[in-house]
Amino acid sequence: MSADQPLLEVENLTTTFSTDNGTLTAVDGIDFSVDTGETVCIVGESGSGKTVATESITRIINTPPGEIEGTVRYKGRDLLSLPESELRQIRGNDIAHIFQNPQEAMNHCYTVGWQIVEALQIHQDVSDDEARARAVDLMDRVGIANASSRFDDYPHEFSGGQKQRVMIAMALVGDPDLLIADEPTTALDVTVQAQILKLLDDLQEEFEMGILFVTHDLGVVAEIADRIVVMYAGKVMERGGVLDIFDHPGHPYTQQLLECLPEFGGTGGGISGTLPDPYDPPEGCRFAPRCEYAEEACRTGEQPEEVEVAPGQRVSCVHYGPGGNPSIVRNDEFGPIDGDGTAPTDGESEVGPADD
Ligand SMILES: Nc1ncnc2c1ncn2[C@@H]1O[C@H](COP(=O)(O)OP(=O)(O)OP(=O)(O)O)[C@@H](O)[C@H]1O
Ligand code: NI
Repeated sequence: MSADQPLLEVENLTTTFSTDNGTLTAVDGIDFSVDTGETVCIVGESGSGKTVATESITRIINTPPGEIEGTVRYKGRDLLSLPESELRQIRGNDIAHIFQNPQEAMNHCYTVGWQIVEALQIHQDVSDDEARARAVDLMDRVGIANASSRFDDYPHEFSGGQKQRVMIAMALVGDPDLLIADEPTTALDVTVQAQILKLLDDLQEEFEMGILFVTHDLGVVAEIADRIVVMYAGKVMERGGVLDIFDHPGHPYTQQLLECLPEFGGTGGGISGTLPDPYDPPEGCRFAPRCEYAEEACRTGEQPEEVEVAPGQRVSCVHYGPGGNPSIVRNDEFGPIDGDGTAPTDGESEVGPADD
């Protein structure tokens, strides 16, 4: 892997499902990347395609009914063209997943310790004694107190937060370089959630992992993200560094998500309206039917090309594109783009003042 190559590079990823009602497009031609040691958060409302996008990376979704197209390069290797046997080597060893509900992912009939041992022995040829010692060590590292005496306890003897810690221990058995975490703290209460996020942060440094984190909770994003990818109805609406997105969100969808947060005077509830029908998405910008700034140009053609509005921050919105006027969608609640009230221009696109 060369120094400037991302750890994970996803290009034009499209995932569809054949169902009795026709073909549903869950993820529609999206790009994103994760660098070594960084945390990228995919955010968006329920049904946006976050889970399908991340589960397409290691093809853990069933195909059929799913069909995955595009390119997924991990350390330069195209995962989507690998045979299942090679992909199995990568899952768990190089790329590990953790999920929202540790309850479902565990086997209730076996002790927690042996489940970690089993995960270890799937990937590595180690003796029972050695595997047991390493499992205890991993339990210790993920913050299970008295790990060696908890080894023989069953899942029901662990709290929700402890179960998620065990799942994280199981994810670490293969010393992964990329951890994909899908709403890992959503089922936990706020205090435990904060502890698990702190744990992931510590482990990221210790294991030098890239983390791809899926959440609908922008509060969580603020805690852990380096970069954010905002998804809506299978498309990327906006992306950028966490500080930029929180300070000066460009897309009306991102702005509305942020305005729901208590820090911005919101109630913590969702934004009004519902996602479009994934069997028959609208033309133009996917968000246009719910967007107060939508004009005719927003309702025709494809999802707008992403426009860079600040270094590393790109927005897919007609108002930032050629001939558009970003001041229409700028919002006094947030800071001006680029600090001086203007979006950078590249000489070709006619991006006007970003804020006034
Ligand atoms: N196996 C499947 N068969 C058919 N449709 C599916 C399947 N899995 C997901 N979908 C559909 O794909 C779309 C995206 O779902 P996905 O689970 O990725 O959303 P999400 O952003 O992760 O939402 P949430 O926040 O609720 O987890 C939804 O319309 C969903 O119903
Ligand atoms: Ni999901």
